[in-house]
Amino acid sequence: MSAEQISNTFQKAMNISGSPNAVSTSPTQSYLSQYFPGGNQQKTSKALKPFSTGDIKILLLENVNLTAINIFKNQGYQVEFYKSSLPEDELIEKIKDVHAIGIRSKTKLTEKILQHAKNLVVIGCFCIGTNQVDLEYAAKSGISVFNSPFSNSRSVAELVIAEIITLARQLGDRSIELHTGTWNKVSSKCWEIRGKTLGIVGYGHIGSQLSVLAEAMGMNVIYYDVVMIMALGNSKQVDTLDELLSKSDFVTLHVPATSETANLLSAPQFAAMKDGAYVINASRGTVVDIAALVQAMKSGKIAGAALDVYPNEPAKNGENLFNNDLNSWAEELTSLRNVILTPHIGGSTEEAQSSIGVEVASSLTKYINEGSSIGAVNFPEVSLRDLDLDQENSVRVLYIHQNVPGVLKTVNNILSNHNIEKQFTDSRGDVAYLMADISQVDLADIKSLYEQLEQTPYKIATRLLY
Ligand SMILES: NC(=O)c1ccc[n+]([C@@H]2O[C@H](COP(=O)([O-])OP(=O)(O)OC[C@H]3O[C@@H](n4cnc5c(N)ncnc54)[C@H](O)[C@@H]3O)[C@@H](O)[C@H]2O)c1
Ligand SMILES: O=C(O)[C@H](O)COP(=O)(O)O
Repeated sequence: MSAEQISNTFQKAMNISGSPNAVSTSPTQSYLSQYFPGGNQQKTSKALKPFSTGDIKILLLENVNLTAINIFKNQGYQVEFYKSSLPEDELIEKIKDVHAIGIRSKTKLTEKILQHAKNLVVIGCFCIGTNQVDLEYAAKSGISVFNSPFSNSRSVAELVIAEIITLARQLGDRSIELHTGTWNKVSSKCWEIRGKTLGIVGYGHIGSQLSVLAEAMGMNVIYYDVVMIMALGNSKQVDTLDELLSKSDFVTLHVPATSETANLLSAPQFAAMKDGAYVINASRGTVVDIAALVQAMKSGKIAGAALDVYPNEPAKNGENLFNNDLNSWAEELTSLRNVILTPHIGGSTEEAQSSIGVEVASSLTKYINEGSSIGAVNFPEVSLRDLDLDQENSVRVLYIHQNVPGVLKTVNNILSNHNIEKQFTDSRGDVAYLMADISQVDLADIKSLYEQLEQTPYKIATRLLY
């Protein structure tokens, strides 16, 4: 449903009933409203209240792009916006009330925090990574999570290209020296990148795009990935990480943060690399053992490194990365030469942020207004054509439940009092999601329909759109 359709339908509802929230309008007039008591099944018996888009509350943190704010405001949602992430206690207070939250990579949405999210139905990660969210707990609580899988990939790939040349030519050091007036014209250990080998660990959206750019500059590209992936250009997949490490002049990491990738590069891996190789990490701070990297650089084994991500990153601009006992390597790292440190800016370009804003805000809007979970990262992907608002007394049933036998029989028994126009259901792990458009529903019966569905065993959350 478009925003225009929604606002038109609300307008119609307002004209009829004087309130867009009123349920007891003429049964012959269909309008869009929602029974939407809160998405989290752990919380019981909240007061039922149908509401309009104007009742939807969205909390946006971490300077989510204006494009997203505009999309939400055009829907009539209430938007609360913060430039940074919030301290845990403040986040817990704020999340209690909202239906949707938009974050980037800093905000940790743990089980502890999500337990307080009484009304939350959807989380938008306005970035690629979703490791900051407890995806499983969210799904089991009926909260779907969306991200932007590739809108900033090009920005990261371009940053890495810049870093390869910067490291090869020691540009960071020359610039720092001349900022203090020191003229230091050297060619020793400064290289062209033409003909050098770039080893890409993780050949996904970013790794594969980087591969094309690097080849265009005359580099040989090899890559290692846990799955077999088609090589672009003349690049070649290698069988093991060790093979990649032993052959690469530059090693760059583009894997997600998982238990398998924690400290993927540590002392043994640095030892396996070529003498004088370079390391680049713009993936996640957990992937490189920075203390071991410092030692490998001090010994001369590694000639330079570029880090964009760290194990413990500050919550907002102006804070000191090194004011953290966990970053004990900080002093030694910053005293080394040919080290580029950037504050997690891989995806921070105007182009990427604007397109992420549109993409994620659109996914959230579609989920809130229509129930479509296409593109969700933790949830069964379910969608139907638009609910036919011209068909009298149509209701879209959105029913999230535990994935156990017998649920559909119970639910369809309840729906069978009406005409089921369309139905689609899918499951993912322990969670299943049913979407059904039913007609011939007397609007006076909607509350009872909602309550019957809510009382079914194995229910996680119910919403009715009408
Ligand atoms: N610095 C930034 O600002 C920035 C911006 C965007 C993305 N990222 C991060 O970059 C990483 C990669 O992003 P992407 O979009 O290319 O992801 P992607 O999912 O498209 O690709 C990741 C690849 O890594 C592979 N992989 C997973 N585990 C592996 C392992 N143990 N060894 C080797 N390969 C493995 C996967 O098979 C996949 O091909 C993510 O962690 C993301 O969060 C950082
Ligand atoms: O996961 C991502 O897309 C990157 O790490 C960028 O995160 P950010 O939006 O917090 O800069």
